[in-house]
Amino acid sequence: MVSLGISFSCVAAARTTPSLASSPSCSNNKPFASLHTTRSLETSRVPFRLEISYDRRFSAELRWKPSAAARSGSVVATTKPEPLKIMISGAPASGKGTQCELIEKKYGLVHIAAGDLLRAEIGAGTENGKRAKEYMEKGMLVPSEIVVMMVKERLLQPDAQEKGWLLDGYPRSLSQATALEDLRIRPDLFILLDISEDILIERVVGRRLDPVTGKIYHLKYSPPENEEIAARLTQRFDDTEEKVKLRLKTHHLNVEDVLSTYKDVIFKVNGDAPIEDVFVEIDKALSSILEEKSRIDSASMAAGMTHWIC
Ligand SMILES: Nc1ncnc2c1ncn2[C@@H]1O[C@H](COP(=O)(O)OP(=O)(O)O)[C@@H](O)[C@H]1O
Repeated sequence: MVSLGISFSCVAAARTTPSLASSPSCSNNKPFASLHTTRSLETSRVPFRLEISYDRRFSAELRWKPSAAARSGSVVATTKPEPLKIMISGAPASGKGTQCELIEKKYGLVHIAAGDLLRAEIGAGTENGKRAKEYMEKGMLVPSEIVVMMVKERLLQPDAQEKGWLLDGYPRSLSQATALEDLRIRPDLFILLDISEDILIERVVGRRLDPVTGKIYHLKYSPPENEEIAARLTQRFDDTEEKVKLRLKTHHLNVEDVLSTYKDVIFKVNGDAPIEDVFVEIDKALSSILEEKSRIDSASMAAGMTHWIC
C-alpha cells in the first residue's frame, strides 16, 4: 500500500472533525458530496490532511485526518472572511479621524493615518520629519518619496494584513494612488466624506486632541468628558482658519485625480450630518461588504473542494 498525504485547508468546514469516512474508490470520480463526512457548513478554517492510499490494484482510499496543528489544538475555529481594506477621504476636518475611531472600535481594523505617521516623524525630529513640516506648514502635500514608503511599510505590517486596514487621509494625489496600485494595494471601499466649507472651518478651529489617549474632541460638538481632560487638550499647529484654507485648496486640486483611481469602489457620505448619523451610513456599507466577502469565501470553498476532489 502506497500512502500519499496532501495537506488541505478546509474553509467552511466541520465544527467537528470529519469522521474518517471514505469513499471506497476514487476511480469513479464521485463528487465530494457523496463522501460520508460529517460536515456542517460553517466558516471555520480547520486544516485537515487528506490521505490517499493506494493498494496494489490501484484502488484508492481517502481518509480525512486532522492536521498536526488541529490535533495539538492550536487551530481555533475563527475563520473570518478576508479582512476589510478601507480608505477614507475628505477635506481637512471632514470627520475622517472621528469616523475612524468608531470603525476601528467596531471592526477591529488597523487605523493608519498618514498625517499621524508624519506628525510622529516631526515629533521624533528626523530629517524626513523636518522636511515634512516645511510642506505641512504651507498647507502643501509632503513629497511622495517621503510619505509613500512610510505608508507602504505600515500597510504591510502583519497586524494590518491580519486584521485589515483603514487608511485615513491617503492617498492624496494621483502619484500616491498610482504607487499603491503598482503594489496591488486596493481598497474594498473608498469612503468619501462630503462636507460644506463653512462647517469645515468651524470644525477645524474647534478641534482639539487629547495627547494621552489620542482621542479627537471638538469644543462644541464633542466636548471633553471632564476638566482634567479639558486641561490637557492640544491644538494641531495647522488647525487655523488661514492654514485650513490653504489645505482645502490643495485638497480640491488633487481629489478628482484620486477619485478617478477608485471610481468603482467610492462610497459618498454626507459629512455635514451628526457624528452618529455619518457612522450609521458607513456601518451599513461595511457590514454588507463583510457579508459579501463571507458569501464569496463559502462559495469559493465549496467550489474548490468539489473541483479538487472530483
Ligand atoms: N459629523 C460631525 N459633526 C460635528 N463635528 C464633527 C463631526 N465629525 C467630526 N467632527 C469634529 O470636527 C473636527 C474635525 O474632525 P476630524 O475627525 O479630526 O477630521 P479629519 O480627520 O477629517 O481632519 C473634530 O474636532 C471633530 O470632533
